[in-house]
Amino acid sequence: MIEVRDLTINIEGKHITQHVDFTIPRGRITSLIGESGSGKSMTVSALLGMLPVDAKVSGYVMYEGRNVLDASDQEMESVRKQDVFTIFQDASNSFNPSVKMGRQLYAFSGERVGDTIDVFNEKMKLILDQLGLAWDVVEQYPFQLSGGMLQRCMIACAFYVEPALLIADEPTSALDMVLQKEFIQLLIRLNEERNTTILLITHDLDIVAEAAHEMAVMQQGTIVETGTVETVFSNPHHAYTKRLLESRF
Ligand SMILES: Nc1ncnc2c1ncn2[C@@H]1O[C@H](COP(=O)(O)OP(=O)(O)OP(=O)(O)O)[C@@H](O)[C@H]1O
Repeated sequence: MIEVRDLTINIEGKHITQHVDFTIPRGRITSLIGESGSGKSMTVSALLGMLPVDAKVSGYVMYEGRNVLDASDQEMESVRKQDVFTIFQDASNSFNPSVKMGRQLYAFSGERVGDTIDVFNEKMKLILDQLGLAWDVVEQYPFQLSGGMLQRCMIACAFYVEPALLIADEPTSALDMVLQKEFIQLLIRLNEERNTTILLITHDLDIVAEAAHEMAVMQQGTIVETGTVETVFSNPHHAYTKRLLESRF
């Protein structure tokens, strides 16, 4: 679905990524894993056409047969709006604290796909119910909900929108272990029930093991290993991947 080839990003003479190569196959959960500062978020910014203005970028990010690095800002905005749904580490930053959740959930989902409020109410009620959330969250303000609840609300919107690609950038880093597990189960459900392609960015191998089908390991701006999770876990080739796996126990 998305092929990243030879992606090199340079900011103020510093290599942020170099010759990055990996694929996000349709209908699969692909994890981009690496330590802090290895270039995961910058790679995602390149995919979304949201690199800092002073970034120099070369290579290819092929999506639907074209290189999105050549797309105009307008074209990328339309791809972001129509095809991609993004969930970040801290959902509270995604919501306006002074607006009730109902209006914001509508903006993230029903309004985005052109549904009326009535259609949204009916459809979202069902989704919240399926995800174990009560409908009365729509009457609450974001600060009245926990981080875990807010992340669930975000994923409820993803269930609603059924995006071509869901990007989850460290979505569980701010959650405790129980909520982490619950959130990962919801991601897996989204993939299995709606066949949603997911790019999961994390530094946590346990999450990769639980959720992902494919993985790409990033170190200091380069991809050092790619493969199915099964293959990489059972037979890692690169010294960094081996170290990562050893540190898991
Ligand atoms: N706006 C920016 N301008 C210049 N350099 C930046 C900018 N944002 C990030 N960097 C640098 O790019 C490198 C890669 O950062 P990036 O955020 O992509 O790493 P990451 O793997 O996502 O880390 P983390 O897991 O901590 O989010 C780091 O050295 C960082 O300091």
